[in-house]
Amino acid sequence: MTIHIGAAPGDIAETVLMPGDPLRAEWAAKTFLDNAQCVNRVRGMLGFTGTWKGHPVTIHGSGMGMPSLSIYANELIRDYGVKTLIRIGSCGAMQEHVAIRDVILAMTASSLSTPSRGIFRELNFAPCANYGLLRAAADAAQARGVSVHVGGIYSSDVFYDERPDLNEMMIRHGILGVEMEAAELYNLAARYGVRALAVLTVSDHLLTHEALPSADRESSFGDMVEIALTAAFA
Ligand SMILES: O=P(O)(O)O[C@H]1O[C@H](CO)[C@@H](O)[C@H]1O
Ligand SMILES: O=c1cc[nH]c(=O)[nH]1
Repeated sequence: MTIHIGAAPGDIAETVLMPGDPLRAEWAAKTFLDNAQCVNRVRGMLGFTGTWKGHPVTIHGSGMGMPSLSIYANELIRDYGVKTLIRIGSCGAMQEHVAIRDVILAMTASSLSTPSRGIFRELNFAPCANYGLLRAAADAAQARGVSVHVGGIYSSDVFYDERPDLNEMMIRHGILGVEMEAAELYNLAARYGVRALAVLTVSDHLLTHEALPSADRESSFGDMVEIALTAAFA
C-alpha cells in the first residue's frame, strides 16, 4: 500500500491503462477485462486488475492534470513495479482534419510547464512516446478501421483556457489536440526507464465547438481501450 493506492503488493499488474476519469477505469475494466477486481478506492480513485487475453492488466484512474497523474504514476512505477503505462484519455481536437471520436496517438507532448520543470531547470526536455507502443497502437488502430492520427499534442494545465493566441500557435504548428496529462507521463517514463503512450479520443473540437456529453466520455471510447490493450501486448 502507498499513501494514495490501497492495493496490496502484487495486486497491480506490470501493465497499467490510465484514464483521467476513475469511472472510465471502472467501465473499461468491467467491459474489457476478465475477472476484474477493484484494487484501489482511496480518495475515489478507482483501480481494477483483471486479465485481457490471459495477460494481467490494471486499469487505474490518474485524475485530471499533471500533478495528479504524477502522484499515481510515481507510486505505480516506484512502489508497484509497473513497466508499461498507457493513458486512455479524452482530448480536444485542434486541426480541421481531426474529427470528434477520432483517435490520436501522442508521439510528443508540448507544454508550457510540467511538474518536472524544477528538475529539468533550463533544459527543454522533449517528452515522447515509447516507439514500440506507438507503432503497435498505430497498427492496431488501422487494423480496426479506426480513424487515427499520429503526431504532437499539447498537455495543458488548464481546461478553461484564456490564451487564444497560444491555441492559434499550436494549431499553426500542427498540434493535433489538447489534453492535460501526457507530457508528465512521458517525463516520468523517461526518468524511470519504463514504457508510456497516450491514446486519446477526441471529445471536443476547438475549431467547430462540438462537444460530447460526460456520459460518452465515461463509457463509450472502446476503440482506444482495445488499441491500448493490443499495443501493450504486441
Ligand atoms: O478524459 P481524461 O482522461 O480525464 O482527459 C481529459 O479530460 C480532462 C478534462 O475534462 C483532463 O483530464 C483531460 O486530459
Ligand atoms: O483537456 C481537454 C480535454 C478535452 N477537451 C479539451 O478541450 N481539453
